[in-house]
This record gives sequence, structure tokens and C-alpha cells, in this order.
Amino acid sequence: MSLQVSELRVYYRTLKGDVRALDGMTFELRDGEILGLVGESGCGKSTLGKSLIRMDGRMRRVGGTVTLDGHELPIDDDRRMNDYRFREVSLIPQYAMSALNPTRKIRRMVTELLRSRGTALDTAELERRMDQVGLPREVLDRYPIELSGGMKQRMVMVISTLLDPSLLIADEVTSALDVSTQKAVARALLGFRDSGYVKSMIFVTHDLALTHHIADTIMVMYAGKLAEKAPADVIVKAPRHPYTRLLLESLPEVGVRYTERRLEGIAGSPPSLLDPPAGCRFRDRCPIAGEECAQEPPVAELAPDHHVACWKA
Ligand SMILES: Nc1ncnc2c1ncn2[C@@H]1O[C@H](COP(=O)(O)OP(=O)(O)OP(=O)(O)O)[C@@H](O)[C@H]1O
Repeated sequence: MSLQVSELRVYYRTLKGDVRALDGMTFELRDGEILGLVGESGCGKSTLGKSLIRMDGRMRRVGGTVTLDGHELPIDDDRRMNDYRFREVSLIPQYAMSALNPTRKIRRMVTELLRSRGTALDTAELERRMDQVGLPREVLDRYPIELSGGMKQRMVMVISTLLDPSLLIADEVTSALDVSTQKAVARALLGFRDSGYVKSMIFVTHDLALTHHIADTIMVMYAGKLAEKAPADVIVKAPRHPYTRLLLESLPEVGVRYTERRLEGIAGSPPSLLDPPAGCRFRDRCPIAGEECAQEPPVAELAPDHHVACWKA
């Protein structure tokens, strides 16, 4: 088992009070597993990713534990987490491709990064990995501005995995890319896993179709909590949580025009995480909510590896 997250609660301190961005998340990730993490904007996906590697100043762990390869991660101790970053856990953050230092050529940037980690650059290994993701070697002697968006993204991916971290968190790495570049990036991620550069991966995205292609398991979050987690095929073909069903129904179909099938979103909006309601947080938008939903639903394992937090599932 690579990763075990247990009852994790991470809140943001704000002037209006605590934003309960993660409110009791429990899940596991096996060796070799790619987990697709989906859910509406603001449900806590990025907060989960950041919590596993670097909390920002406003984040606070209120409870729970994170264990990676049998060691509990000191997630709220920024200094101690330094021993784990890049080596054990690596993050490709949202908008990573715009975060490359514009004043450094790529080779110098990688050399400096590795030096700061006490490691020398193994150029042959770096080039092998660049070949694998289809990046020409002359990229090393270019400035970030001289690379296309897709090239920058693949370069960031190579850099983030150079020290073979156990867990890679890829946060929205494909959202700003065109469809064929998205595929190249997704293939590269699969290649990293298959080559053993990373043991397991959390792929954070809004794109359910792409997630279904590359993830072994999909976890759906809603308002800071786990709604459903199951093998990717099960989530797409036989979801049990009403939120997952509505999420799938709101996807556009290629070849179907608006006049034939109106694209329905999910009516209503998620609750504020400053003062979330008791009971099921999806209750106000749920077409099948009943009285029992005033109580918080437990996460039940309905079938092996199929976890659902819904009284009606
Ligand atoms: N620095 C912050 N201070 C206060 N609240 C924050 C902060 N960052 C995020 N939040 C809140 O925490 C909740 C979860 O945000 P998060 O960014 O993790 O969601 P997300 O699912 O990753 O969204 P998106 O898909 O838009 O990236 C939201 O309610 C958001 O408003």
C-alpha cells in the first residue's frame, strides 16, 4: 500500500472563520495505482494535493493522518516535509508550466534544483526521460519562453519525477492544452508509472473522459468530502452516488446538438465550506434526497473497492 489517508481534516484560516476544505477524507492508494480525482470547482481537490506535500500558510491540519510507504508524513511541519519532497512525494501544480523560471535555461534550472536537493545531474538519465516523453534534447539549452505549452508541461513532468518519487500528484496538468497535447501528456504520465519512475499517482482533473482513459480508480469529491470511489469503469458505467450520476449526465456528447439534447448542469451550487450544513452536503441538490439525509451518510463499501457516501446508494 503506497498511501493511506485517514480522516484528514484541513481547514483554511480566514477572517470570516475556518473554510473546511477537507473534512474527514479517508482513502488508500495501492502500489502502481493511478487515482483520478474529480469534482466541481472548490470541492477540495487542490487542497488535498497540497496537503500531501506543502501546506500554505493559511492551511491547518485539524485532524487525521497521512502515511506513505509505512511512514507517517509530518504534513504540517514544512521543514521536516523537505526530506520527503521530490524524493517521496512530488507535485506538478496547477499552472506549473507558467511557473518555470524565465531567466534560466532549462539545463541550468534542473542542475540548480538537483543541487539544492544534494544530488548531481545525471544528464544521460535526464535525456533518457526526455526521449521517453518526446522532448528533443536541445530543449535543455532553451529558455522556457522558447517552448510550447505542451513542451513546458512535459519538461515540468520530467523534472518533478527525476528523483523517482513514490507518489506523484498531477494537478490539472492537461486543462490548458489542446486535445492531442493532452493525450501526449497523459501517455507520458502512464509511461512514468509503467517505467517505475513513480509508484503511484493522483491525477486531479475536471476531465472525466480523460481520467477514465488513464486512471485505475476514480475518486469523486463533493464539498470537502469523499462522495464515491471505485474502479474507473465502475464510476463511468455503474455509478451509485446521485452526484456522480449527475456529473456524468452533464458531460457534452460529440455529435449531439444543443437542440437535440439540452446540456443540463447540476441545479444549485455546493454549500459554503465556511459553515457547511449538517448531514449529507449534497442533500439540497439531490433529486432523491430523503429524511435520512439530514444525518451524515457513512462511507460504505458496497462492493470490493467501491466506496460510496450515500444513504440511498
Ligand atoms: N488560500 C485559501 N484561503 C481560503 N480558502 C481557500 C483557499 N484556497 C482554497 N480555499 C477554499 O477551499 C475550498 C477548496 O478549494 P480547492 O482549491 O482545494 O478546490 P478545487 O476542487 O481544487 O477547485 P478547482 O477545481 O477550482 O481548482 C474552496 O471552498 C476554496 O474557496
